[in-house]
Amino acid sequence: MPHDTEPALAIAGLTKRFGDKVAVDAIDLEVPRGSFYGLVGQNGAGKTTTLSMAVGLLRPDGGAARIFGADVWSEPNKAKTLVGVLPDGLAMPERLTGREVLTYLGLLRGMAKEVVAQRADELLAVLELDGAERTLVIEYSTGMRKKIGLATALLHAPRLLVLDEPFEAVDPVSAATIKTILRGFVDGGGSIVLSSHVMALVEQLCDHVGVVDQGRVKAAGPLDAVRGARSLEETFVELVGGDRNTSKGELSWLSR
Ligand SMILES: Nc1ncnc2c1ncn2[C@@H]1O[C@H](COP(=O)(O)OP(=O)(O)OP(=O)(O)O)[C@@H](O)[C@H]1O
Repeated sequence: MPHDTEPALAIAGLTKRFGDKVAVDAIDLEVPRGSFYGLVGQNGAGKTTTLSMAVGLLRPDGGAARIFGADVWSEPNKAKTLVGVLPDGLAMPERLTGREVLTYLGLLRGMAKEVVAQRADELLAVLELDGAERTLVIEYSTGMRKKIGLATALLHAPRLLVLDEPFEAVDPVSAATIKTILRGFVDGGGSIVLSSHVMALVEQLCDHVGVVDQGRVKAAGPLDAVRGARSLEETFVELVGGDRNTSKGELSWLSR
């Protein structure tokens, strides 16, 4: 069992370059166990790259990531048992139905057939994917793909969920269901880190936040400590440089 005092996720000095571009620049982050952690940043800030390296989907150029103390590269089996991942642009077996995807991944993870069947039933019902039992993943809408991706992340009852934009393209009713599932997961002792562009959502759900800008951490910690007396949106815009916003003189040709 992982050591009781280790954080759910500890990232130290993670770095990734794509050609000349430093996408993630020696990032340190700690997701305390039991926390609901929101990672925010502009398009291209480095959130997906960081999370992909943190769960062992992308090999870093430097640094390390530990899940409840298990190093994702030197102890991948241990780390991967403890984490459920919803990656960005999830690659799925497209010619399977949602149930077949869950069955396939459950059995691949060594879960008992009956347990997979029962959990798949519940997940498909709760996420309202049971109506799409006969639909192949290739025919799924973007929101449905997010939901089946979330189901695959939850299936083995991990202790940490790492979710890249879990609410993107999801309708409000499904979003409310997902929020309830995620809150229940944290209330039951689980830990979550999710990325999002929606500050209101992060404020509503998360108790910790990390602000990433141009591959670096600008601020991180408990939500109230990061935002102070302001809204997270105000804090975010100030931290990542309001001066990069469109100035009045630009796009003047749009005015009549
Ligand atoms: N496979 C890749 N090859 C080249 N550059 C990449 C690759 N993946 C990411 N990048 C670059 O790395 C930087 C960080 O990208 P990343 O996808 O991590 O940002 P993000 O914060 O998740 O953005 P978004 O909010 O738009 O999803 C960007 O400049 C991006 O163009």
